Amino acid sequence: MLMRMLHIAKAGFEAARSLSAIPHGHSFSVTAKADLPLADLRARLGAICAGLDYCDLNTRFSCPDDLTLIRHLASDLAVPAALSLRSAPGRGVELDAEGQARAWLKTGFEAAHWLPHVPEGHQCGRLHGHGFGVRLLADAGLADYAALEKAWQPLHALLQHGTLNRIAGLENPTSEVLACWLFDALSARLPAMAAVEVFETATAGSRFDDQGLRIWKEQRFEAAVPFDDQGRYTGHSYLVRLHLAGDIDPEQGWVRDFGEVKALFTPLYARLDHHALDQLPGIGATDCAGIARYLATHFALPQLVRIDLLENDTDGALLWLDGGRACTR
Ligand SMILES: Nc1nc2c(c(=O)[nH]1)N=C([C@H](O)[C@H](O)COP(=O)(O)OP(=O)(O)OP(=O)(O)O)CN2
Repeated sequence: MLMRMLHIAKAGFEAARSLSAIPHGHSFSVTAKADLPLADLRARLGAICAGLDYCDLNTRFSCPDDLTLIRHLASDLAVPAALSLRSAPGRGVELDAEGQARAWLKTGFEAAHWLPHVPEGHQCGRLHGHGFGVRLLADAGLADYAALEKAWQPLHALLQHGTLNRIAGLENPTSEVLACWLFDALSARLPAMAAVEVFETATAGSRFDDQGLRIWKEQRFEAAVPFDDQGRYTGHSYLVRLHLAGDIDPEQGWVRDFGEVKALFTPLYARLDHHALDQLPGIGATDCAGIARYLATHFALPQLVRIDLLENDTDGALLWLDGGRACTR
């Protein structure tokens, strides 16, 4: 099986800047995905962010906007990487390894729905609701946060506190249908739209972009791993995120049921949760990359394209199973 592994790590810095008249401060946070060992990536990213910590960004850059900052961070990292910079709650920019930048806005709405085509007895066939999270991404050269916000407002007004099934085009409001529908509706207002992500629950969602549809389902497990060569152990609350890509099944309106993905993963989950991972038969390394590889060799689904294995909320390994397609997103 072709695989491509990247590590992901996060760091931050506190800094002041003035983009208009009023100087103000930010808690910036930066995520990097790169083909570096996790400890190296953490150390490099931490050092680069430390260089900007408690600094007046206007003394360092003539225009310290988010795009300038993320390009500076990418150049200082000095290895091909995909970066995401969050400059304020709910907004930031991403830069992929090819240098393409996207502005993003994280927003959401609260609404009711049911899924009319699920099998008899399925929990999602009942009227229920969610606080849906939505992340909108647009070409940063053509659109900024204000343009994203302006395009989003009429849709928010339509969706907020509504029953999605009553809206034309959302008669079967799965995450996947919603992501595609939002992408179409937003693109009509903002041609620079690049992607829409829908966070239906805290553990599941979908993304639509120029590569098509991808869904994810997450689970956490608690496990011990060797810490040093003295025989000591440590432990982590791991997060495993399974990504599936494919077309919408015309009958159900989804790529694959989140619940089914979780159920299929359950036997492997049972081997991980509340265990010492070095005792798993056949496991090699017990760092995040080693655990991700173990999962890939013990869990097969035709639509599975990526496995994220994080040892905390931010740091870990991302394993692509299709030889690197979509390797930076
Ligand atoms: N591919 C899809 N599968 C499912 C969708 C969907 O939109 N696309 N929607 C649902 C339900 O609406 C449900 O509310 C969310 O599903 P699920 O992740 O199974 O929800 P749980 O809260 O039970 O998940 P936990 O694992 O307990 O977090 C179903 N499937």
